Amino acid sequence: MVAIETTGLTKEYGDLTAVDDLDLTVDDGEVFGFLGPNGAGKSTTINMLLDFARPTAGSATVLGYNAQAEADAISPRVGVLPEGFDVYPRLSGRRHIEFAAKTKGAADDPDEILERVGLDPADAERPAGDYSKGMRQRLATGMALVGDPDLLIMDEPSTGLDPHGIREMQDLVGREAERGTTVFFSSHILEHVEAVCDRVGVLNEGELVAVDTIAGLREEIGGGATMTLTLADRSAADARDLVRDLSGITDVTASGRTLECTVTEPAAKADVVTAVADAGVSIADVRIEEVSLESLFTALTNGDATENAAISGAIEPDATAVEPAVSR
Ligand SMILES: Nc1ncnc2c1ncn2[C@@H]1O[C@H](COP(=O)(O)OP(=O)(O)OP(=O)(O)O)[C@@H](O)[C@H]1O
Repeated sequence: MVAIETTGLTKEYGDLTAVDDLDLTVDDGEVFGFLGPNGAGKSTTINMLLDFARPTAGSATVLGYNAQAEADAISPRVGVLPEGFDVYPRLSGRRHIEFAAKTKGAADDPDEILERVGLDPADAERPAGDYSKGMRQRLATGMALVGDPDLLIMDEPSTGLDPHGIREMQDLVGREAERGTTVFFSSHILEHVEAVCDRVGVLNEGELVAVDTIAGLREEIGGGATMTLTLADRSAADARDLVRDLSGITDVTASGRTLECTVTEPAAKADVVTAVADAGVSIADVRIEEVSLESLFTALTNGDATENAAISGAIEPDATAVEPAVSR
């Protein structure tokens, strides 16, 4: 089954086209990364999937239901971690989960949810206003998980988290995916989605500019990995001819004992090592540098990623988009 499908989905705000003719399919059980620089239209798309915003044109289905006409059938089966969610400061973590369960009419055990998101029982009794950013995100995710949703929508869940918090968030997404939940994970930081996503869609200025696996995107952009061999006791110029004609290898250069080449097919790395070693040339070291994710993202979004990464909090979303995680 298809979890999310949009057809020509478009949202205009006056002269501004926030989402432009979006055709996107997310399969059931998939972890899908929805990437784009700030202002690309990610939240607007999510708001239309949740019927917080109405499309100007086009349509969307979520879990097989029309996102606008059948929103009531969708909401009980979707868990949402909205961008900019904040806690009710005086309520304990546990009370947040209980509140979410009551609102959704779900019979979840709050302790089980708290354990799943890694909030320990003592912390669960404390007022959530005292929580760190990472704990708030875990709590908000716990609220989104109430009712065992088939689809989890996370809008910029890694915002403001330190590297440890980001890893925790990624682990949590991985665990939910293992339970069979489809995860739609929006982010403006490619590295944050790479570890967990099966596929990514890249949005730029409202338009979908790529949909693929990260490996597929790397291949599409070209360039490949750079492989550097340091030879133990021979000039690299002697070894250059050994690898120059191998399939999947380009741009072979030799300097001193360093042989450098570009690898366009992953399997060619082993061929390089084998060709050099079989000729009796000892290798002292091998280094491989993949195409940087940042450069990949910048290439896809025409440089806007770097520029926009420095800008934060400039978006005025629909007022309804900052509802607590429980409401949908
Ligand atoms: N309610 C609104 N009224 C007018 N313009 C809006 C509204 N909501 C969003 N926009 C505009 O639509 C564009 C897309 O915004 P959106 O919030 O969807 O981007 P985003 O990709 O989610 O960005 P971010 O990563 O910063 O959350 C932006 O130019 C934004 O200013």
